[in-house]
Amino acid sequence: MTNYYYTKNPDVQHEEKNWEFNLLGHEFRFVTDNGVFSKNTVDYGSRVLLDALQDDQISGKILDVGCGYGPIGLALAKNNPNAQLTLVDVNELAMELCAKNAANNGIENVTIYESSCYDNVSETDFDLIVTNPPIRAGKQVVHTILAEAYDHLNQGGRLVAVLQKKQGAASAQKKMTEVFGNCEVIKRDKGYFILESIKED
Ligand SMILES: C[S@@+](CC[C@H](N)C(=O)[O-])C[C@H]1O[C@@H](n2cnc3c(N)ncnc32)[C@H](O)[C@@H]1O
Repeated sequence: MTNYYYTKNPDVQHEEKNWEFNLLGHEFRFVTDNGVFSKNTVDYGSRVLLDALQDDQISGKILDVGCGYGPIGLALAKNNPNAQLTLVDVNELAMELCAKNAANNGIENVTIYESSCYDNVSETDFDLIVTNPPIRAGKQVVHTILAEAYDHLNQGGRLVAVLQKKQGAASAQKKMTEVFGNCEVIKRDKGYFILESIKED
């Protein structure tokens, strides 16, 4: 098994890669490495999630859980300069790359730190939580990320998650409905489902 992207300290031969990618109309330079998810290009699911949020102007607090090298959270930070982003991941190599990517792209409205699920996240007043969850870490981790989002959102805040139909979208939708009492599919593209739940007042 060569893909350790969901572990705390991936034991890999380092091979940094630098590449450019346009997200939400902004040109990014990313550095990635072996041992992080989707190191060669931005994951299609992450792009579909960002497309679903492209027209929203968000000025509050946003959390990206399982941020990897940062494409979702950093694109939202760039596109919503008045928002305050928090990016967390269990993979320390991903955290280092994410911090470099924030600096290299001149993004300052972000806080980046290590956390497994919400273990180190004490704030409970996010307006938006986004996640492309770690399917390979197992259903329990994925469902913890989805379910515990509720406790970290403001009233009226929302959770937006991307899942593939063939990798648990239906069970994720069921879990989100159980916890939030609602869950809508707000976008579908090539088997990727964007699920949204709102913490209702
Ligand atoms: C599908 S990848 C998405 C990465 C990134 N958001 C992107 O769009 O490329 C899922 C991420 O979740 C992270 N992860 C795995 N287990 C985790 C956990 N228990 N808590 C937080 N993040 C975790 C992985 O390290 C990986 O970076």
